[in-house]
Amino acid sequence: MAETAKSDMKNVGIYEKEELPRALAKYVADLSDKFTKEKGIFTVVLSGGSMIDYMRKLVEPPYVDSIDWSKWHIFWVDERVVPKDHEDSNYKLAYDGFLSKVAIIPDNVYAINDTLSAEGAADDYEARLRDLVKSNVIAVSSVSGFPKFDLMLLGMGPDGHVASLFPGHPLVKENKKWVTFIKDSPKPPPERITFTFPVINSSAYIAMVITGTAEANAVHAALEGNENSEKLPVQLVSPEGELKWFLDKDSASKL
Ligand SMILES: O=C(O)[C@H](O)[C@@H](O)[C@H](O)[C@H](O)COP(=O)(O)O
Repeated sequence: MAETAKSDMKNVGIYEKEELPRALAKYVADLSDKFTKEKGIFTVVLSGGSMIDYMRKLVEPPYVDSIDWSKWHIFWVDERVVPKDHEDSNYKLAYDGFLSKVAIIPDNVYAINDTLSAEGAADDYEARLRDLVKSNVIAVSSVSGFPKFDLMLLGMGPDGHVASLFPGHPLVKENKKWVTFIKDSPKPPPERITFTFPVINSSAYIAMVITGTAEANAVHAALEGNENSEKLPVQLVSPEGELKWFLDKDSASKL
């Protein structure tokens, strides 16, 4: 455990409240440049929760003008099964706080089909990902065979959940599907679709953005281990590529 903890700590940034959005914006903008130059496409996966607010510096100068937004393709690691104009919609959250303020091409924004059931929406989202793999918009991991997104922006709840993968829930172990659904989410609303761990862990880059005292125990478990109990979902985040932590002083207070 000690070794894991040490190697993880190299990629842990602990920031003052105002510094975190600045550091995150620079990180995302640098990756946008890299992937735009390398392959002319940048696939970005968003979360719900407070993540969108932490992306606020990206919609301001210099980034709003320097990023080539036309190369961005936007996905959601999880989405609540509600209409797109509902207060609980992660799409609405991202649209209001981010997507409506930058020049991302509307066709490159992959929201869920909000006319379907949870199961139908998960199947439909997976089918669309498969089409985008065929058309070479989304890469595939040569290691896992699962889709390989360029950047995933993940949040974490106080219980250590990421995406809609909650502690002790069987979905944590799903290893075949790309996208699945949950009807009994402990965090409301109960019906959601979510990427599975094999997809999350095939990512080229993951930014884990975590703030607040309520998250401090789970952050401690993730970075310094809790060998006596079952692993929390956040402890299962282990991408092929790079994992970078963006913490505030509160969430890092038990490290
Ligand atoms: O739809 C959601 O609820 C999420 O995508 C979820 O995984 C979120 O990222 C965490 O619960 C952290 O939420 P906060 O950033 O608000 O703590």
